[in-house]
Amino acid sequence: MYGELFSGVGLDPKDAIDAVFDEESADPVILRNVSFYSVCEHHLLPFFGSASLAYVPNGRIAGISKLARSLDLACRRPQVQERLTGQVADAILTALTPQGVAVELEAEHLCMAMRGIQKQGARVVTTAVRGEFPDGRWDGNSLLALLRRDS
Ligand SMILES: Nc1nc2c(ncn2[C@@H]2O[C@H](COP(=O)(O)OP(=O)(O)OP(=O)(O)O)[C@@H](O)[C@H]2O)c(=O)[nH]1
Repeated sequence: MYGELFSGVGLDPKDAIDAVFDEESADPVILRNVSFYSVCEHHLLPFFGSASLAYVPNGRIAGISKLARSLDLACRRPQVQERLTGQVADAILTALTPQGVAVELEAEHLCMAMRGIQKQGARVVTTAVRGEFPDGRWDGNSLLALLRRDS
């Protein structure tokens, strides 16, 4: 079982983005409400929730499932939520060289719920924004706002 939970150790989340298509669109692509499960490296207890990802293409788009595959690969390591968020953003940035990318994760950590401080239902929200947004139509804040619009 631990082999499965930690199967992302030694792998690169960008390599999961292995379907990339040339496409001239420069309009944002958003993938919302992607469930994820990872394991906190301090207590080896799960944290889990949903992820939303958005990027502004720069000549290339990803096969949409590959973004979720990249997230899953990064989840399958001992993690902290902040690092996980940044690793997914970096993977998209490296694989697609988009104009920019934003990632937001919202999760409950069992190390805070079932032991220790015992705060059930507390949600941790982390964001990561990468890229230069060269055409000026979007920036990190506007991409994050778009990402959150329906949530
Ligand atoms: N960007 C984008 N990707 C799409 C769309 N429709 C399908 N895809 C993606 O196209 C990709 C095709 O990749 P393949 O590896 O050939 O397909 P697959 O083996 O079914 O991939 P998985 O779904 O990851 O199992 C997948 O990532 C699909 O999710 C779309 O409208 N836009």
